[in-house]
Amino acid sequence: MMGCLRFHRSKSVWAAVCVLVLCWLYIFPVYRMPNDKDIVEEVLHQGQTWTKNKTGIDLYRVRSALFPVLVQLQRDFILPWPYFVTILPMRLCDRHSAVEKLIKIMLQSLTPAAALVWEGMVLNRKLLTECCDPKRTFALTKENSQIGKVLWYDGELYHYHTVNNDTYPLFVQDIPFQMPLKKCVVVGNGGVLKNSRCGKVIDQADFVMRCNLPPLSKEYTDDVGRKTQLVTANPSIIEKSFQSLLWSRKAFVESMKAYGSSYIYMPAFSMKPGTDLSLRAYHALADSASNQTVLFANPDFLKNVGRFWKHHGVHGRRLSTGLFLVSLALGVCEEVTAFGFWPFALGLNQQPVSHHYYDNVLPSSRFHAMPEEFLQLWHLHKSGTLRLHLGTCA
Ligand SMILES: CC(=O)N[C@H]1[C@H]([C@H](O)[C@H](O)CO)O[C@](OP(=O)(O)OC[C@H]2O[C@@H](n3ccc(N)nc3=O)[C@H](O)[C@@H]2O)(C(=O)O)C[C@@H]1O
Repeated sequence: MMGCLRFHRSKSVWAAVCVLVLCWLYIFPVYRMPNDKDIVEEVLHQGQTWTKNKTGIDLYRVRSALFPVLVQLQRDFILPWPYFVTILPMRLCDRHSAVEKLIKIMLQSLTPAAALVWEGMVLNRKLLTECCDPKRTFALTKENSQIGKVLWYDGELYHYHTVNNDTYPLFVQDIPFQMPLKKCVVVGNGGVLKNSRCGKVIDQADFVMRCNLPPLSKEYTDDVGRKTQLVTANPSIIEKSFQSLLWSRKAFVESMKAYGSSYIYMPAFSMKPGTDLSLRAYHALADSASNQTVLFANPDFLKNVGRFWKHHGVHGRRLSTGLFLVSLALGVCEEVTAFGFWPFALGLNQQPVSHHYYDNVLPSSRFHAMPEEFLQLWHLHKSGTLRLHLGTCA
């Protein structure tokens, strides 16, 4: 009799555990990265339609706007639910993400569109509040990095640089943009831009950001435009294309003329070998009386943006330059459109597409997780926070 009772009791315990596990998996499903074909199909299915979600964009800029909404949603949706659905999962894991996921599930059962907007809002709020404060911190300035400040390299474990009499004078006085910038475009280097004829549209933006000193010669401008207000320069480019500026600076200074009077954004304090290369690039431009301004990326900003996206499922060792720039743009611009982000071998017409619009040198998959990054950009596109332009501009 006792044995039978124990058997029944253990059976119901197991049943309860199973129900709990199923609930858990429903709320926190195991993540599976869709393959390239699924992504192409989803993009084709959604098409190029896009509805701007002003709230989503504003939330990057107006911190206070979201909190009343969040509090209201929590009050209306979370509190009336029983303890084991709301508080328990929160106790067991990160409280905020549990609340956010629950709200999303509830919204999803009401209207999928609302769930999407919610997801975008959550991403935005986190980017703004938990993370990075791009407006004040994206570049090293005399205001935010005084002599003696220790800069920990964001791409190294134990290296740091203490701002000193040699480096401090190279920093701009303060963040030089007139913020908020109005319409911004971030141009990735993806092969989707080839034959896109998007140059005109890109050049109509108020502020254009580009990655890694990309070629802007005549053969490409119809597709990618010419206008550049900010361009990043990986120190590796100085090393590989300009022999570390050890012999001649002329070719470098000449090639930089393609970017007009733009800001040159360099991650000088990300990897140790990049520091000297970046400082050399700075001096080469300064000595040639160039009208360009070198901005050194703030390693704390890069680290925080990297952490933020890691929490959202981007697992590469390092974010790609493009995602750093998009994160920056969302913090400093009223409207953001991204071109040239398509890290897949097949285009939207299901035909092979080269990796870059100018060559087919593939990225190092040891460092970056570009397809995962693309999914995040796609989420932001779907939630109306930024516009991801993938097709042609005919
Ligand atoms: C071989 C290699 O190291 N390639 C790296 C190159 C290389 O260092 C520079 O081009 C300089 O030569 O730089 C990277 O990237 P890259 O310069 O190729 O591209 C800039 C940004 O565009 C987006 N992109 C690019 C190609 C593509 N098919 N789809 C895309 O979405 C990405 O967001 C990307 O960041 C980099 O810095 O991120 C990352 C690449 O891994």
